[in-house]
Amino acid sequence: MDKKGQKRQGYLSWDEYFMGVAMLSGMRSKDPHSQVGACIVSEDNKILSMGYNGFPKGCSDDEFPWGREGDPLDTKYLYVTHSELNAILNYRGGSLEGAKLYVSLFPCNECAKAIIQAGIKTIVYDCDKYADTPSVIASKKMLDAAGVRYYKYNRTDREITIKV
Ligand SMILES: O=c1ccn([C@H]2C[C@H](O)[C@@H](COP(=O)(O)O)O2)c(=O)[nH]1
Ligand SMILES: [Zn+2]
Repeated sequence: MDKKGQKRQGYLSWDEYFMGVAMLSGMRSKDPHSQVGACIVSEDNKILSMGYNGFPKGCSDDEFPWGREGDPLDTKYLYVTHSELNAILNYRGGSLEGAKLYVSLFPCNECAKAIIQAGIKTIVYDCDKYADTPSVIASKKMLDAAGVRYYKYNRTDREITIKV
């Protein structure tokens, strides 16, 4: 059949688009072990905000520690702002009530609290590598109690290459 006058095939689905944006955002992270990206989307599929894991403003990426082990004060964990929280805090438009969150790593318990309190109602996540940790178990308990829906992103085989 003649395809003239018909729409292009093979375009990105909404989930591919928003998870792709979340992953692109994660590529800004300086964390050498886990780069996490988040993208918040309105109920009518408009991008509202983005974030990635990194140190707060004024806390130099070259001076604060990126290590994972040893004295807690010498690891990243006490200092890094998580991608989801950054995306929530980056939003300048008012309410996030009813919004969706696309995130490359399942949110921890602290992010779950912020997500619930911000009114986000749906989470689409990619990796859940810390599923067995108390943090993620607690996160799921709170999300379930608060009626926040979450589902795993269905990876497609699509490779997105962008030359910049
Ligand atoms: O909800 C979350 C949980 C973690 N992160 C960030 C925080 C850290 O920068 C990394 C995790 O580091 P590991 O070396 O894998 O322990 O991920 C986040 O952004 N959101
Ligand atoms: Zn978190």
